[in-house]
Amino acid sequence: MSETLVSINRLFKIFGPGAQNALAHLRQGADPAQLFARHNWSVALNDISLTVNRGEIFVLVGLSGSGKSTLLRTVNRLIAPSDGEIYFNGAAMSALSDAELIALRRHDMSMVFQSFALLPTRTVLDNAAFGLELAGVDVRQRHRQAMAVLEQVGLAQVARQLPYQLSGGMQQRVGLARALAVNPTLLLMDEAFSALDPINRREMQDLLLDLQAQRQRTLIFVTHDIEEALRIGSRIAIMEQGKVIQIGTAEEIINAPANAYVRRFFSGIDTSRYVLAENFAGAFGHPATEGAHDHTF
Ligand SMILES: Nc1ncnc2c1ncn2[C@@H]1O[C@H](COP(=O)(O)OP(=O)(O)OP(=O)(O)O)[C@@H](O)[C@H]1O
Repeated sequence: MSETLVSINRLFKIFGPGAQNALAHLRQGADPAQLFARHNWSVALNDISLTVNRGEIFVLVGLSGSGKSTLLRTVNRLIAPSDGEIYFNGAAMSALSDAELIALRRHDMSMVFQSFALLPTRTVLDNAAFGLELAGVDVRQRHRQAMAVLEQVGLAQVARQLPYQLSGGMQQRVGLARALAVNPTLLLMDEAFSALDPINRREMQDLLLDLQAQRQRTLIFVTHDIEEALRIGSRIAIMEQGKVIQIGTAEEIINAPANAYVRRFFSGIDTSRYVLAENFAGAFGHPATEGAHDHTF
């Protein structure tokens, strides 16, 4: 039986003035497009409930504007929801004080961004150690921990270099190392590999799966690339216009897409390898991806 780490319960997020009024309209069945046209209310999350289990890579996938990033950012409360609740380790996020939230983000929930967000004047080692520095870990200890993680991601050789001396793929490894160094309970990754070229992107996906095979972490991973989702996701949630349309393993979604929107994601890609790979490798194994191409929509 899987153990729940994150539980999202009837979550709404509406951007724009007077979100509470928008909620009342939504509950009476108003069309979000009309609410935007009439009141400039943007319904980013529209009644979302789901759970993320310990040890899984939970992927959020959907078209641009479907609400993926907003949902990810409500998990660590960089964005406060308009309504609903998120439970982390059984505790309601809305009940945390600002200080508790900051501590939680530093110790329990790390985030990796598309833009790498490295500090340009600090070495790779100090960048990897930055989360530990914020968490108050002393310099020798944080360098020891950061070095161990740099070894895991294959960057020990460049620990004394500055970020600009590295390729984009290597810079994103530093971003990942920084997130992993604090040994978080939950890793939030927002289009983390989307700025990389296809080869580096594939390498980062492989690295993530290798790290996961060594030690299962819990990840929520946002992407708009369905092949990336199929390749790395233990389970995938497909989002459309602020709603979760379907949740399942790659195989479940491929075998029984919930609607035409979901089916559209698979047009032009060879889904058979993901179904077969799932049978061979199990939830955390490497899918066979020989000849797979990037399919971004
Ligand atoms: N700060 C904001 N103010 C107003 N509207 C916003 C804000 N942030 C997001 N939105 C709107 O909320 C909706 C969901 O946006 P979100 O960025 O979560 O989608 P996404 O699926 O992550 O898209 P992308 O792949 O383009 O990043 C969009 O309609 C967007 O315009």
